Amino acid sequence: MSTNDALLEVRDLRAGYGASLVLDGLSLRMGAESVAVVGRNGMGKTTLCDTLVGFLPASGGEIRLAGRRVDGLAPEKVALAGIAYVPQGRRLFPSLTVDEHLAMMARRARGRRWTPDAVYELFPRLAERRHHGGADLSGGEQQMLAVGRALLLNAPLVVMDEPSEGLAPTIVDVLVDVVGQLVAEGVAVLVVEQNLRAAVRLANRQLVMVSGRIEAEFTGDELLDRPELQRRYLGVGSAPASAGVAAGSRHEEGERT
Ligand SMILES: Nc1ncnc2c1ncn2[C@@H]1O[C@H](COP(=O)(O)OP(=O)(O)OP(=O)(O)O)[C@@H](O)[C@H]1O
Repeated sequence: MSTNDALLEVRDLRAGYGASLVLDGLSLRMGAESVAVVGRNGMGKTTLCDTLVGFLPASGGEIRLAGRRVDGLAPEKVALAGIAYVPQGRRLFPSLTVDEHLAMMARRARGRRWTPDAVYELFPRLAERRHHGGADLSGGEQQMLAVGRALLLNAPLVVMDEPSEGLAPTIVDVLVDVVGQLVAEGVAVLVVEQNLRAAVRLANRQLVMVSGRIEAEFTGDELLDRPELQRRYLGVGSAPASAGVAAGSRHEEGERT
């Protein structure tokens, strides 16, 4: 891909917390495709997501979306510039209903493709729960709402932080379908995943993060077929990836659909 056709281009990005630098010269580029960022716990994946969307200021380097600098913008401006975010832990409002969550985002949105009705069509289960509060939703329903809310921005890029976390396999299937549909419609999806099996289903390009940088890139098949890569880059032990092993330790908190 040439510089000109990169939708997202991140160059030499630095960011961290106080004196502690977590992203340390991170670079990546992607077009209208799905790309996964995988890596052990604590390598900086969430920090990357938070920096891309403006929650955390970059202390160096640059982030360009379709050629336009977006680093240094407030999160609201980054969203309007075209980066939607599905944060880890979903960050929903316990007292707002599903309808209210979607209406709140729809007011800010500009595009036409994704409306609350289109989100309900995509996730019929959410339509059934539309008058329920965020706190009453199961983990899977919360994740659908977090994804639906992000889609309402009609942004060219959606960043998802650990979207499969805590989801039952059937809900992960739905997520895989949704990401496939988005890419088919020309939307780029950057997904951070702790779970290798989910990551390879969500994206073919697998970027491996080590100590705040993208250190290597593999295809999903390469990672699945080579246990030594899993051990080296993901800290995966003896269990085969096909058994649904998480590329880290914190994952297995049970299914919450
Ligand atoms: N709010 C914070 N303040 C200080 N340090 C933080 C903060 N959030 C994360 N860190 C540190 O930054 C480093 C990277 O964390 P980050 O959450 O980005 O990693 P990660 O790859 O997403 O890992 P995990 O999957 O465990 O969340 C870790 O050393 C972490 O302890």
